[in-house]
Amino acid sequence: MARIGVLLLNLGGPERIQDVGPFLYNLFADPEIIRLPLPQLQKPLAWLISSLRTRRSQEAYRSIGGGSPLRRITDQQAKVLQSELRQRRIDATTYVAMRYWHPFTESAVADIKADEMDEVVVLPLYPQFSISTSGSSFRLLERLRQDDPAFARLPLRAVGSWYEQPRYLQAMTELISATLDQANAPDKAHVFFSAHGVPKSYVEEAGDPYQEQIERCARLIMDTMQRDNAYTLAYQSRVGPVEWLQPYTEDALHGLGEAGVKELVVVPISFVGEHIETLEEIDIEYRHVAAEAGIENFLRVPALGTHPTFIHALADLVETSLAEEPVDLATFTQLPQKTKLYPQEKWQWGWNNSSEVWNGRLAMLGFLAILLEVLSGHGPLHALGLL
Ligand SMILES: C=CC1=C(C)c2cc3[nH]c(cc4nc(cc5[nH]c(cc1n2)c(C)c5CCC(=O)O)C(CCC(=O)O)=C4C)c(C)c3C=C
Ligand SMILES: [Fe+2]
Ligand SMILES: [Fe+2]
Repeated sequence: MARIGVLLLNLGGPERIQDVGPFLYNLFADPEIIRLPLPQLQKPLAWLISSLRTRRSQEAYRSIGGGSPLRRITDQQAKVLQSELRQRRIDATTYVAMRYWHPFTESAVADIKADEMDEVVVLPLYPQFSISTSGSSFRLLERLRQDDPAFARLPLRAVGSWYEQPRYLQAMTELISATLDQANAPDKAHVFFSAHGVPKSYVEEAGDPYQEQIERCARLIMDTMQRDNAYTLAYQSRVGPVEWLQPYTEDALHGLGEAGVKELVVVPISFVGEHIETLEEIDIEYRHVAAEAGIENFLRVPALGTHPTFIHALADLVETSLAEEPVDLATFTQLPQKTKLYPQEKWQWGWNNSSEVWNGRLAMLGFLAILLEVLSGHGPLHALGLL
Protein backbone atom coordinates (compact mmCIF):
# COMPACT_ATOMS: atom_id res chain seq x y z
CA MET A 1 0.00 0.00 0.00
CA ALA A 2 1.36 3.47 -0.95
CA ARG A 3 2.38 5.69 1.95
CA ILE A 4 0.55 8.99 1.56
CA GLY A 5 1.85 12.24 3.06
CA VAL A 6 -1.01 14.70 3.53
CA LEU A 7 0.40 18.21 3.63
CA LEU A 8 -1.96 20.63 5.40
CA LEU A 9 -1.26 24.24 4.42
CA ASN A 10 -1.96 27.12 6.75
CA LEU A 11 -0.70 30.61 7.41
CA GLY A 12 0.90 30.16 10.83
CA GLY A 13 0.83 32.56 13.76
CA PRO A 14 3.21 33.83 16.45
CA GLU A 15 3.12 31.57 19.49
CA ARG A 16 4.79 34.08 21.85
CA ILE A 17 4.79 37.87 22.04
CA GLN A 18 8.45 38.02 20.94
CA ASP A 19 7.56 36.06 17.77
CA VAL A 20 5.18 38.76 16.52
CA GLY A 21 7.84 40.99 14.85
CA PRO A 22 9.64 38.18 12.94
CA PHE A 23 6.27 36.62 11.98
CA LEU A 24 5.07 39.94 10.54
CA TYR A 25 8.38 40.37 8.68
CA ASN A 26 7.96 36.95 7.04
CA LEU A 27 4.38 37.82 6.07
CA PHE A 28 5.15 41.23 4.56
CA ALA A 29 8.26 39.91 2.78
CA ASP A 30 5.96 37.71 0.66
CA PRO A 31 5.26 39.30 -2.73
CA GLU A 32 1.86 37.57 -2.77
CA ILE A 33 0.90 39.65 0.28
CA ILE A 34 2.40 42.99 -0.78
CA ARG A 35 2.62 43.31 -4.53
CA LEU A 36 5.42 45.80 -5.23
CA PRO A 37 6.63 47.24 -8.53
CA LEU A 38 10.29 46.71 -7.55
CA PRO A 39 11.16 43.29 -6.03
CA GLN A 40 14.35 44.75 -4.51
CA LEU A 41 12.19 46.88 -2.21
CA GLN A 42 10.33 43.90 -0.76
CA LYS A 43 12.66 43.19 2.16
CA PRO A 44 13.33 46.81 3.25
CA LEU A 45 9.61 47.53 3.09
CA ALA A 46 8.77 44.32 4.96
CA TRP A 47 11.17 45.41 7.67
CA LEU A 48 9.62 48.89 7.80
CA ILE A 49 5.97 47.78 7.85
CA SER A 50 6.56 44.96 10.33
CA SER A 51 8.48 47.32 12.65
CA LEU A 52 5.66 49.88 12.48
CA ARG A 53 2.96 47.25 13.10
CA THR A 54 4.60 45.07 15.74
CA ARG A 55 3.48 46.96 18.84
CA ARG A 56 -0.16 47.17 17.72
CA SER A 57 -0.21 43.49 16.73
CA GLN A 58 1.42 42.49 20.03
CA GLU A 59 -1.38 44.27 21.90
CA ALA A 60 -3.94 42.22 19.95
CA TYR A 61 -2.09 38.94 20.63
CA ARG A 62 -1.78 39.90 24.34
CA SER A 63 -5.56 40.30 24.52
CA ILE A 64 -6.00 36.66 23.42
CA GLY A 65 -3.51 35.21 25.90
CA GLY A 66 -0.12 36.22 24.44
CA GLY A 67 -0.01 34.25 21.18
CA SER A 68 -1.88 32.59 18.36
CA PRO A 69 -3.62 29.25 19.00
CA LEU A 70 -3.36 28.40 15.29
CA ARG A 71 -0.52 25.89 15.57
CA ARG A 72 -2.17 23.95 18.40
CA ILE A 73 -5.50 23.83 16.56
CA THR A 74 -3.93 22.86 13.22
CA ASP A 75 -1.93 20.09 14.95
CA GLN A 76 -5.18 18.74 16.44
CA GLN A 77 -6.90 18.86 13.03
CA ALA A 78 -3.92 17.00 11.51
CA LYS A 79 -4.03 14.32 14.21
CA VAL A 80 -7.77 13.70 13.97
CA LEU A 81 -7.68 13.70 10.16
CA GLN A 82 -4.83 11.16 10.18
CA SER A 83 -6.80 8.75 12.35
CA GLU A 84 -9.94 9.20 10.20
CA LEU A 85 -7.92 8.42 7.05
CA ARG A 86 -6.33 5.36 8.68
CA GLN A 87 -9.80 4.14 9.70
CA ARG A 88 -10.63 4.35 6.00
CA ARG A 89 -7.65 2.08 5.33
CA ILE A 90 -5.54 4.82 3.75
CA ASP A 91 -1.92 4.66 4.92
CA ALA A 92 -1.76 8.41 5.52
CA THR A 93 0.49 10.58 7.66
CA THR A 94 -0.45 14.24 8.06
CA TYR A 95 2.07 17.10 8.09
CA VAL A 96 1.44 20.75 8.97
CA ALA A 97 3.08 23.27 6.62
CA MET A 98 2.78 26.89 7.76
CA ARG A 99 3.67 29.73 5.40
CA TYR A 100 5.04 32.37 7.82
CA TRP A 101 5.79 30.63 11.11
CA HIS A 102 6.69 27.27 12.63
CA PRO A 103 6.38 24.53 11.51
CA PHE A 104 7.51 26.07 8.21
CA THR A 105 6.62 24.47 4.86
CA GLU A 106 10.30 23.67 4.26
CA SER A 107 10.50 21.59 7.44
CA ALA A 108 7.23 19.74 6.66
CA VAL A 109 8.64 18.82 3.24
CA ALA A 110 11.90 17.66 4.86
CA ASP A 111 9.82 15.44 7.21
CA ILE A 112 7.86 13.95 4.29
CA LYS A 113 11.15 13.01 2.64
CA ALA A 114 12.71 11.69 5.84
CA ASP A 115 9.62 9.52 6.47
CA GLU A 116 9.91 8.16 2.90
CA MET A 117 6.37 8.89 1.79
CA ASP A 118 5.50 7.56 -1.68
CA GLU A 119 2.98 10.23 -2.64
CA VAL A 120 1.78 13.62 -1.45
CA VAL A 121 -1.67 15.21 -1.21
CA VAL A 122 -1.59 18.98 -0.65
CA LEU A 123 -4.66 20.23 1.19
CA PRO A 124 -4.90 23.96 2.03
CA LEU A 125 -6.85 24.71 5.20
CA TYR A 126 -8.51 27.60 3.38
CA PRO A 127 -11.88 26.63 1.82
CA GLN A 128 -11.62 29.41 -0.79
CA PHE A 129 -8.60 30.07 -2.99
CA SER A 130 -6.76 33.40 -2.79
CA ILE A 131 -3.41 34.25 -4.32
CA SER A 132 -2.46 35.57 -0.86
CA THR A 133 -3.14 32.30 0.97
CA SER A 134 -3.27 28.94 -0.87
CA GLY A 135 -1.69 30.63 -3.93
CA SER A 136 1.32 31.78 -1.93
CA SER A 137 1.84 28.33 -0.37
CA PHE A 138 1.47 26.59 -3.76
CA ARG A 139 4.10 28.92 -5.23
CA LEU A 140 6.48 28.12 -2.40
CA LEU A 141 5.93 24.38 -2.91
CA GLU A 142 6.53 24.84 -6.64
CA ARG A 143 9.88 26.52 -5.87
CA LEU A 144 10.80 23.76 -3.41
CA ARG A 145 10.09 21.14 -6.08
CA GLN A 146 12.17 23.04 -8.63
CA ASP A 147 15.12 23.14 -6.20
CA ASP A 148 14.84 19.56 -4.97
CA PRO A 149 14.70 16.70 -7.50
CA ALA A 150 13.87 14.13 -4.77
CA PHE A 151 10.79 16.11 -3.73
CA ALA A 152 9.91 16.81 -7.39
CA ARG A 153 9.88 13.06 -8.10
CA LEU A 154 7.09 12.39 -5.56
CA PRO A 155 3.70 12.14 -7.30
CA LEU A 156 1.72 15.09 -5.98
CA ARG A 157 -1.97 15.88 -5.91
CA ALA A 158 -3.44 19.14 -4.68
CA VAL A 159 -6.87 20.50 -3.83
CA GLY A 160 -7.23 24.08 -5.13
CA SER A 161 -10.35 25.13 -3.23
CA TRP A 162 -13.14 23.17 -1.60
CA TYR A 163 -15.82 25.61 -0.44
CA GLU A 164 -18.46 23.61 -2.36
CA GLN A 165 -17.65 20.28 -0.63
CA PRO A 166 -21.02 18.98 0.70
CA ARG A 167 -19.80 17.84 4.12
CA TYR A 168 -17.97 21.14 4.67
CA LEU A 169 -21.23 22.98 3.91
CA GLN A 170 -23.04 20.57 6.23
CA ALA A 171 -20.55 21.21 9.07
CA MET A 172 -20.94 24.98 8.65
CA THR A 173 -24.72 24.75 8.76
CA GLU A 174 -24.62 22.55 11.87
CA LEU A 175 -22.56 25.17 13.71
CA ILE A 176 -24.60 28.12 12.43
CA SER A 177 -27.93 26.44 13.25
CA ALA A 178 -26.75 25.62 16.79
CA THR A 179 -25.80 29.29 17.31
CA LEU A 180 -29.04 30.58 15.75
CA ASP A 181 -30.96 28.40 18.21
CA GLN A 182 -29.31 30.30 21.08
CA ALA A 183 -30.79 33.60 19.81
CA ASN A 184 -33.84 35.13 21.49
CA ALA A 185 -35.66 35.02 18.13
CA PRO A 186 -33.90 32.32 16.09
CA ASP A 187 -36.00 32.99 12.96
CA LYS A 188 -35.29 36.70 12.95
CA ALA A 189 -31.59 36.80 13.90
CA HIS A 190 -29.46 38.16 11.07
CA VAL A 191 -26.68 35.88 9.76
CA PHE A 192 -23.50 37.90 9.21
CA PHE A 193 -20.67 36.28 7.23
CA SER A 194 -17.38 38.02 8.00
CA ALA A 195 -14.76 37.04 5.43
CA HIS A 196 -11.10 37.97 5.57
CA GLY A 197 -10.58 40.81 3.09
CA VAL A 198 -7.96 41.20 0.38
CA PRO A 199 -6.98 44.35 -1.53
CA LYS A 200 -9.47 45.02 -4.35
CA SER A 201 -6.60 45.05 -6.89
CA TYR A 202 -5.99 41.32 -6.23
CA VAL A 203 -9.40 40.58 -7.70
CA GLU A 204 -9.64 43.32 -10.34
CA GLU A 205 -6.04 43.34 -11.60
CA ALA A 206 -4.55 39.98 -10.67
CA GLY A 207 -7.71 37.90 -11.27
CA ASP A 208 -7.93 36.42 -7.75
CA PRO A 209 -11.08 34.21 -7.69
CA TYR A 210 -11.40 34.77 -3.93
CA GLN A 211 -14.33 37.23 -3.90
CA GLU A 212 -16.40 35.12 -6.27
CA GLN A 213 -15.71 31.97 -4.22
CA ILE A 214 -16.57 33.70 -0.93
CA GLU A 215 -19.86 35.01 -2.33
CA ARG A 216 -20.82 31.59 -3.69
CA CYS A 217 -19.77 29.93 -0.46
CA ALA A 218 -22.04 32.15 1.66
CA ARG A 219 -24.96 31.50 -0.73
CA LEU A 220 -24.33 27.72 -0.68
CA ILE A 221 -24.22 27.63 3.12
CA MET A 222 -27.54 29.49 3.32
CA ASP A 223 -29.10 27.17 0.72
CA THR A 224 -27.83 24.09 2.57
CA MET A 225 -29.13 25.39 5.90
CA GLN A 226 -32.68 25.84 4.57
CA ARG A 227 -33.63 28.55 7.06
CA ASP A 228 -35.16 31.84 6.01
CA ASN A 229 -32.93 34.18 7.99
CA ALA A 230 -31.64 37.26 6.16
CA TYR A 231 -27.88 37.36 5.64
CA THR A 232 -25.06 39.80 4.89
CA LEU A 233 -21.51 39.23 3.69
CA ALA A 234 -18.75 41.70 4.59
CA TYR A 235 -14.93 41.78 4.66
CA GLN A 236 -12.73 42.25 7.74
CA SER A 237 -9.06 42.69 8.68
CA ARG A 238 -8.08 45.47 6.28
CA VAL A 239 -4.39 46.44 6.50
CA GLY A 240 -2.82 49.59 4.98
CA PRO A 241 -4.14 52.52 2.97
CA VAL A 242 -5.31 50.85 -0.28
CA GLU A 243 -8.92 49.88 -1.00
CA TRP A 244 -9.91 46.32 0.02
CA LEU A 245 -12.96 44.31 -0.87
CA GLN A 246 -16.16 45.98 0.29
CA PRO A 247 -18.40 46.25 2.23
CA TYR A 248 -16.07 46.52 5.21
CA THR A 249 -17.32 44.67 8.27
CA GLU A 250 -17.50 47.79 10.48
CA ASP A 251 -19.57 49.69 7.87
CA ALA A 252 -21.92 46.74 7.38
CA LEU A 253 -22.45 46.50 11.15
CA HIS A 254 -23.38 50.18 11.33
CA GLY A 255 -25.74 49.72 8.35
CA LEU A 256 -27.50 46.78 10.03
CA GLY A 257 -27.78 48.69 13.32
CA GLU A 258 -29.40 51.60 11.47
CA ALA A 259 -31.76 49.19 9.73
CA GLY A 260 -32.98 48.03 13.17
CA VAL A 261 -31.29 44.60 13.37
CA LYS A 262 -31.10 43.59 17.04
CA GLU A 263 -29.63 40.07 16.93
CA LEU A 264 -26.61 39.04 14.92
CA VAL A 265 -25.03 35.62 14.37
CA VAL A 266 -21.51 36.23 13.08
CA VAL A 267 -19.93 33.51 10.92
CA PRO A 268 -16.18 33.52 10.22
CA ILE A 269 -16.12 32.14 6.69
CA SER A 270 -12.46 32.22 5.51
CA PHE A 271 -10.94 30.30 8.42
CA VAL A 272 -11.34 26.79 9.79
CA GLY A 273 -9.67 27.39 13.16
CA GLU A 274 -9.84 30.04 15.86
CA HIS A 275 -7.12 32.67 15.55
CA ILE A 276 -6.50 36.34 16.18
CA GLU A 277 -9.10 37.50 13.66
CA THR A 278 -11.90 35.53 15.31
CA LEU A 279 -10.81 35.86 18.93
CA GLU A 280 -9.71 39.49 18.92
CA GLU A 281 -11.11 41.20 15.84
CA ILE A 282 -14.61 39.67 15.84
CA ASP A 283 -15.08 38.82 19.52
CA ILE A 284 -13.67 42.06 20.90
CA GLU A 285 -13.47 44.81 18.23
CA TYR A 286 -16.55 44.06 16.11
CA ARG A 287 -18.65 43.14 19.15
CA HIS A 288 -17.94 46.66 20.39
CA VAL A 289 -18.77 48.24 16.99
CA ALA A 290 -22.03 46.26 16.86
CA ALA A 291 -23.03 47.41 20.36
CA GLU A 292 -22.37 51.02 19.35
CA ALA A 293 -24.53 50.47 16.27
CA GLY A 294 -27.44 49.38 18.48
CA ILE A 295 -27.18 45.60 17.95
CA GLU A 296 -28.21 44.11 21.30
CA ASN A 297 -27.30 40.44 20.95
CA PHE A 298 -24.00 39.54 19.21
CA LEU A 299 -23.46 35.78 18.88
CA ARG A 300 -20.43 34.27 17.17
CA VAL A 301 -20.34 30.89 15.44
CA PRO A 302 -17.22 28.93 16.51
CA ALA A 303 -14.64 28.08 13.85
CA LEU A 304 -14.76 24.46 12.61
CA GLY A 305 -11.70 23.16 14.50
CA THR A 306 -12.07 19.38 14.81
CA HIS A 307 -15.85 19.25 14.32
CA PRO A 308 -16.46 15.62 13.23
CA THR A 309 -18.46 16.46 10.08
CA PHE A 310 -15.65 18.82 9.05
CA ILE A 311 -12.95 16.19 9.60
CA HIS A 312 -15.03 13.82 7.43
CA ALA A 313 -15.11 16.55 4.77
CA LEU A 314 -11.30 16.82 4.84
CA ALA A 315 -10.94 13.03 4.63
CA ASP A 316 -13.36 12.95 1.66
CA LEU A 317 -11.24 15.60 -0.06
CA VAL A 318 -8.09 13.50 0.40
CA GLU A 319 -9.84 10.36 -0.86
CA THR A 320 -11.27 12.12 -3.92
CA SER A 321 -7.90 13.65 -4.69
CA LEU A 322 -6.17 10.25 -4.50
CA ALA A 323 -8.56 8.92 -7.15
CA GLU A 324 -7.33 11.61 -9.55
CA GLU A 325 -4.11 11.94 -11.56
CA PRO A 326 -1.08 13.72 -10.02
CA VAL A 327 -0.89 17.42 -10.96
CA ASP A 328 1.60 20.09 -11.83
CA LEU A 329 1.36 22.81 -9.17
CA ALA A 330 1.67 25.45 -11.89
CA THR A 331 -1.98 24.68 -12.76
CA PHE A 332 -2.94 26.45 -9.55
CA THR A 333 -0.45 29.30 -9.58
CA GLN A 334 -0.77 30.56 -13.16
CA LEU A 335 -2.56 33.88 -13.18
CA PRO A 336 -5.12 34.79 -15.83
CA GLN A 337 -4.24 36.71 -19.03
CA LYS A 338 -5.52 40.05 -17.75
CA THR A 339 -3.01 40.08 -14.88
CA LYS A 340 -0.87 43.18 -14.73
CA LEU A 341 2.59 41.77 -14.19
CA TYR A 342 4.92 43.49 -11.76
CA PRO A 343 7.36 44.76 -12.93
CA GLN A 344 6.15 45.53 -16.47
CA GLU A 345 8.68 44.26 -18.97
CA LYS A 346 8.45 46.79 -21.79
CA TRP A 347 8.65 50.58 -21.69
CA GLN A 348 5.86 52.38 -23.60
CA TRP A 349 5.48 56.14 -24.01
CA GLY A 350 2.34 57.88 -22.74
CA TRP A 351 0.08 57.44 -19.70
CA ASN A 352 -0.28 53.67 -19.48
CA ASN A 353 0.48 50.70 -17.23
CA SER A 354 4.16 51.05 -17.91
CA SER A 355 4.28 54.71 -16.82
CA GLU A 356 2.14 53.90 -13.77
CA VAL A 357 4.67 51.28 -12.76
CA TRP A 358 7.61 53.64 -13.27
CA ASN A 359 5.83 56.38 -11.31
CA GLY A 360 5.34 53.84 -8.55
CA ARG A 361 9.02 52.89 -8.65
CA LEU A 362 10.23 56.49 -8.52
CA ALA A 363 7.80 57.34 -5.71
CA MET A 364 9.03 54.30 -3.80
CA LEU A 365 12.70 55.28 -4.28
CA GLY A 366 11.92 58.83 -3.16
CA PHE A 367 10.12 57.48 -0.14
CA LEU A 368 13.06 55.24 0.78
CA ALA A 369 15.54 58.12 0.33
CA ILE A 370 13.51 60.29 2.73
CA LEU A 371 13.17 57.42 5.18
CA LEU A 372 16.94 56.81 5.15
CA GLU A 373 17.54 60.48 5.71
CA VAL A 374 15.09 60.63 8.63
CA LEU A 375 16.73 57.57 10.21
CA SER A 376 20.36 58.62 9.57
CA GLY A 377 19.97 62.38 10.16
CA HIS A 378 22.12 63.16 7.05
CA GLY A 379 21.30 63.97 3.43
CA PRO A 380 20.32 66.67 0.92
CA LEU A 381 17.13 67.73 2.74
CA HIS A 382 19.13 68.32 5.94
CA ALA A 383 21.74 70.26 3.92
CA LEU A 384 18.97 72.55 2.62
CA GLY A 385 17.59 72.92 6.15
CA LEU A 386 14.32 71.22 5.17
CA LEU A 387 14.62 68.35 7.64
C1 LIG B 1 -1.49 42.80 4.40
C2 LIG B 1 -2.14 41.93 3.75
C3 LIG B 1 -2.84 40.71 4.18
C4 LIG B 1 -3.59 39.93 3.32
C5 LIG B 1 -3.84 40.16 1.86
C6 LIG B 1 -4.10 38.84 4.10
C7 LIG B 1 -4.94 37.84 3.59
C8 LIG B 1 -5.44 36.78 4.35
N1 LIG B 1 -5.03 36.37 5.61
C9 LIG B 1 -5.78 35.28 6.00
C10 LIG B 1 -5.68 34.58 7.21
C11 LIG B 1 -4.83 34.94 8.28
N2 LIG B 1 -4.18 36.12 8.44
C12 LIG B 1 -3.46 36.10 9.60
C13 LIG B 1 -2.68 37.10 10.14
C14 LIG B 1 -2.37 38.29 9.48
N3 LIG B 1 -2.68 38.63 8.17
C15 LIG B 1 -2.17 39.88 7.88
C16 LIG B 1 -2.25 40.57 6.65
C17 LIG B 1 -2.89 40.10 5.49
N4 LIG B 1 -3.65 38.96 5.39
C18 LIG B 1 -1.50 40.34 9.08
C19 LIG B 1 -0.79 41.66 9.21
C20 LIG B 1 -1.63 39.36 10.04
C21 LIG B 1 -1.06 39.37 11.47
C22 LIG B 1 -2.07 39.77 12.46
C23 LIG B 1 -2.28 41.25 12.46
O1 LIG B 1 -1.33 41.99 12.74
O2 LIG B 1 -3.40 41.67 12.12
C24 LIG B 1 -3.63 34.80 10.22
C25 LIG B 1 -2.93 34.30 11.49
C26 LIG B 1 -3.66 34.73 12.69
C27 LIG B 1 -3.09 34.27 13.99
O3 LIG B 1 -3.83 33.77 14.86
O4 LIG B 1 -1.89 34.44 14.24
C28 LIG B 1 -4.50 34.08 9.40
C29 LIG B 1 -4.99 32.68 9.60
C30 LIG B 1 -6.69 34.99 4.95
C31 LIG B 1 -7.71 33.86 4.98
C32 LIG B 1 -6.47 35.91 3.92
C33 LIG B 1 -7.09 36.07 2.60
C34 LIG B 1 -8.07 35.44 2.11
FE1 LIG C 1 -4.19 37.73 7.06
FE1 LIG D 1 -5.62 40.77 10.51
